[in-house]
Amino acid sequence: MLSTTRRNPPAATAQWITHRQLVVNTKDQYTPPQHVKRTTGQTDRFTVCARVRPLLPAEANDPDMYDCVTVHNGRTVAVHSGEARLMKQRTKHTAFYLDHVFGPEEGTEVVFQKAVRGAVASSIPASGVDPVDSTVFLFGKTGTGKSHTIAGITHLFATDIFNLLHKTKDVAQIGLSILELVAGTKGFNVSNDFVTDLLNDSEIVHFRDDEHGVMHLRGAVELPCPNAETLNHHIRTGQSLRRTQATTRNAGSSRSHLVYLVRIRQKSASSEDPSSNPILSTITLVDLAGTESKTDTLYHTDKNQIQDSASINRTLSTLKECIRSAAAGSKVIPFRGSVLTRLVKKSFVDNSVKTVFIGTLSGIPADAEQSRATVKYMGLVKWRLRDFMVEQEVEHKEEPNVPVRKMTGPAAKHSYLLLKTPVLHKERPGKRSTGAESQSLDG
Ligand SMILES: Nc1ncnc2c1ncn2[C@@H]1O[C@H](COP(=O)(O)OP(=O)(O)OP(=O)(O)O)[C@@H](O)[C@H]1O
Repeated sequence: MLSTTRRNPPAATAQWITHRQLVVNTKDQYTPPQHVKRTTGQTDRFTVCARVRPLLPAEANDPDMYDCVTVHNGRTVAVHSGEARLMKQRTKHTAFYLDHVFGPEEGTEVVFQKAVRGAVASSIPASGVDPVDSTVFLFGKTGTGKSHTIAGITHLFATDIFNLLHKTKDVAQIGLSILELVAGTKGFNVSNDFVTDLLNDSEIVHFRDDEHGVMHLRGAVELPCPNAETLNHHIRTGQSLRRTQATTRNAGSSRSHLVYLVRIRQKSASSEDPSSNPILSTITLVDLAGTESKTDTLYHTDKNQIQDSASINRTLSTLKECIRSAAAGSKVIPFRGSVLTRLVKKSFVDNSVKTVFIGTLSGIPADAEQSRATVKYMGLVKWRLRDFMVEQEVEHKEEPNVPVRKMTGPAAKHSYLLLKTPVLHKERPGKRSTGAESQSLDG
């Protein structure tokens, strides 16, 4: 019969280290590798950028908070995180090389000038050049600054488009529709979200593609915008009517995707209905609702909030699926999987459309994984993964000599801030170590 000796739990002194101490010390010394060769992505059809928001006052005042994102040379963004496995501590640094990266100190004017203006300008009729459609996506985790960025962009856009149109104002006119994509039920293979027109008493909009692939919106009005003030006014009205709700991450979290359709049409003095004049080009601005992690949705209390979150995440995963398929060069892009992807289908299937992806990131450590995911998915639309992402894991051998400290306040809620580094006594002769000791220290 096998005899089992009951082992006493090993005496141990636990030293504690926070991710803050682990990451802050190493991220400043980190320099992104320079060996990335851009063998793909020569196309100028897509522009991929990231904008990092500053820490908000409540975050900056938290003594355990730190910024885990760094920006290098305006083109590279790195996300840093730390982890401890048993006796080892590691830091992970993921660098992404993009078209533009905007740091926390850069204003929305810089984002507009460097990332958006070029695409918008290509939709303006100019002598000798046919205008093309353009689309701008704001993509990122909840609370990372999509609505903040689009509010600034639309404001600048409203003035700038009339400056750009200056020479052609006698031949072109502008019309605006603002569509909101609201959570519906989950269909069999297509989500049944519905589209409403915010500038038409939130009437339901039906849309159909004709045999030429042109999308027609039934139930949506297109408001004529003869000048910047009118365009700005309608945009602000739409933004004020959007569905928002307080969540644990954002007091004014958007619970829907918002699509601004700016149509540039041929001007005709004789036409009674200007919204039926031929379309020269369409500028689409898409402010996506934010992705939410499991932790974010944990605190949703009412049924609608849970349904909205499920729908938002479902739509975003279809969008990611479309990006993945386009990246793989697939002929079948599953844009029919969601209402949003049907609306923006042209960006994936028409090579002439100029598309800008702006990924918004926050530097808070709880968002590190989602920040990586945001940039990774956007980048895939243009480059192969190895051409724009480099990941480094650094193992720190020396034991940290930091005092034991107890976490309180909001930081304690997030396990990401707290690591234990157990230091075990040496094994005594005759006793067999199973490794269970080190795990028991986690309790
Ligand atoms: N670049 C920035 N500079 C200063 N404050 C910012 C910036 N970006 C975002 N913020 C602030 O961060 C908070 C959250 O931003 P915002 O509501 O735009 O996030 P979001 O990504 O649209 O979130 P959700 O997906 O939940 O709607 C707001 O208080 C906003 O003012």
